[in-house]
Amino acid sequence: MVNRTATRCDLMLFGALGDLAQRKLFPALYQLERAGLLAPGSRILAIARTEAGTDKVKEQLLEKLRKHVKSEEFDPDIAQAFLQRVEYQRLDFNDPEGYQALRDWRDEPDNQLIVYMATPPSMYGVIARNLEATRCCNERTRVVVEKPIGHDLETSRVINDELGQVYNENQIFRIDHYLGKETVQNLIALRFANNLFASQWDQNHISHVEITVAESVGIEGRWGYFDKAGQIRDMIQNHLLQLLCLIAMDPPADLSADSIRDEKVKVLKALKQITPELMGSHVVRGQYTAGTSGGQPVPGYLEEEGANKGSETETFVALKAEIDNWRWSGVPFYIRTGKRLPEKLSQIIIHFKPAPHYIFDPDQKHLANNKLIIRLQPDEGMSLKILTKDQGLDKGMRLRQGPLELTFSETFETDRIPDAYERLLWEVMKGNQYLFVRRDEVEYAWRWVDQVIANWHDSGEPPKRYAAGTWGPVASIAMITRDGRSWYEDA
Ligand SMILES: NC(=O)C1=CN([C@@H]2O[C@H](COP(=O)(O)OP(=O)(O)OC[C@H]3O[C@@H](n4cnc5c(N)ncnc54)[C@H](OP(=O)(O)O)[C@@H]3O)[C@@H](O)[C@H]2O)C=CC1
Ligand SMILES: O=C1O[C@H](COP(=O)(O)O)[C@@H](O)[C@H](O)[C@H]1O
Repeated sequence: MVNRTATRCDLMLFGALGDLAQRKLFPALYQLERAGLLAPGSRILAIARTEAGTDKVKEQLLEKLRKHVKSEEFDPDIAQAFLQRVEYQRLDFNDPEGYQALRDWRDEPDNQLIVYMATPPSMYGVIARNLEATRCCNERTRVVVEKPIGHDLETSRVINDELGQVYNENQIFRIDHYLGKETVQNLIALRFANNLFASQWDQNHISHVEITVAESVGIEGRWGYFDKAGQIRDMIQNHLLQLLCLIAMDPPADLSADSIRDEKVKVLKALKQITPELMGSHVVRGQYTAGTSGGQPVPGYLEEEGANKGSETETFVALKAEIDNWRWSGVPFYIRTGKRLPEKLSQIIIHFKPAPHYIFDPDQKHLANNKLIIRLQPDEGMSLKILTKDQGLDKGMRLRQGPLELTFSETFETDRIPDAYERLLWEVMKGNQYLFVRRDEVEYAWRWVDQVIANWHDSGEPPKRYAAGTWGPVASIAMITRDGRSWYEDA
């Protein structure tokens, strides 16, 4: 049952001066304030290691809000009202003594407590244990943790065990911010509210699926983190596999968190192993070299600030994933994601099979399959490419492919689409877990990704180079072309 109201809460934000908190979390909380969704009396304790007073931190927060909130959405009065809720506490997360100050801050211990760990994952266990030892949390506490949960299956289990020693699974909200994106949630509505699609969603009607998550940015000064992760851990293990699950899962019995998560887990379990023999045909990894972005020259990955010149970390991955189950047997899911690609673009293309018997001009046969294009960002919406007769007396029965178009901002006159973190924070406040990832999902995703990484290491093959501003190594085009297909390009 969906709970539509949030009660007054105390939010402890660990890592409050870090990049995620300043760039995403505080702006999202500001937007909740602006929308009137922060219950009266809700308070925020910003916690970090820097020595500073609350006033100084608030000044810094105000400056960051001005920077990261669109100017037309920034209202100084709302910002002030929001900052009234904030206090700052200096703390070294490893110092058990320091947690007494957090306990003291909890003047109404019956208020809902939300603990947001915007910290390196290695801190999750320490923070959880110290909060428990100081009796800051109880069985009603909700704890929010960021991806990546671990570096592989083994380390993710350690982190999950540490959290599990203090919290029950129904208290843990594992963030995958893609699940908070408007169009990602729309995948559930699209698939299960429209019988038109629900009845066509299988290997009888779909030939293949493409998922592209392209970024134009590089690693944005995050070498220390990114070089250890690479694109497969940073994006495929979480965001891309979540998208694949939402496209491929069977209908859940209802909208409850566990019904949805049970179905996603079944997909992850059914992912076919990419064995060493399949690596050549199913996986391409790349690393960008110097090139251009938005018309400006940009350095290659190995020239980024702090770079280790010998790094073989991948910044691009293309994969052909297959799902060994009744619904998807024989339907490849081509997935690609990379940094420094020509544009920021996330989209899913469902390629439907052609009609069983073709009666039109043989030269146009290549046109004869419907496509559903789901645009996650930018320009959120959907487009269904359908075939019609070309207009005009001289055209006979020549075919033309045209779109049935649904652009959310235009069709529904939506004035703004909330950022993923706004929605996710709001769902945490209401206690809804359906947009968060359950432990077994994280672990099955790691299990699949780990074997691909192990095969890379065994092969000793370096990533293929691609110039910044291009669509990745040519091998990723060859991967799909070998199957007689191509990556979708809007004509
Ligand atoms: N930034 C992003 O866009 C995204 C981040 N994430 C995840 O979010 C989490 C936070 O990332 P991000 O904000 O980028 O990281 P940052 O390093 O910018 O922030 C982490 C914060 O934690 C603080 N911290 C670390 N150790 C301690 C300690 N022992 N005691 C007190 N403070 C400590 C750091 O303080 P100090 O500065 O003093 O070291 C820093 O303020 C990570 O798990 C990351 O993987 C996930 C998706 C996107
Ligand atoms: O989690 C991450 O996501 C961002 C991309 O997110 P988006 O919402 O801008 O599409 C990515 O840049 C970052 O490396 C990764 O950690």
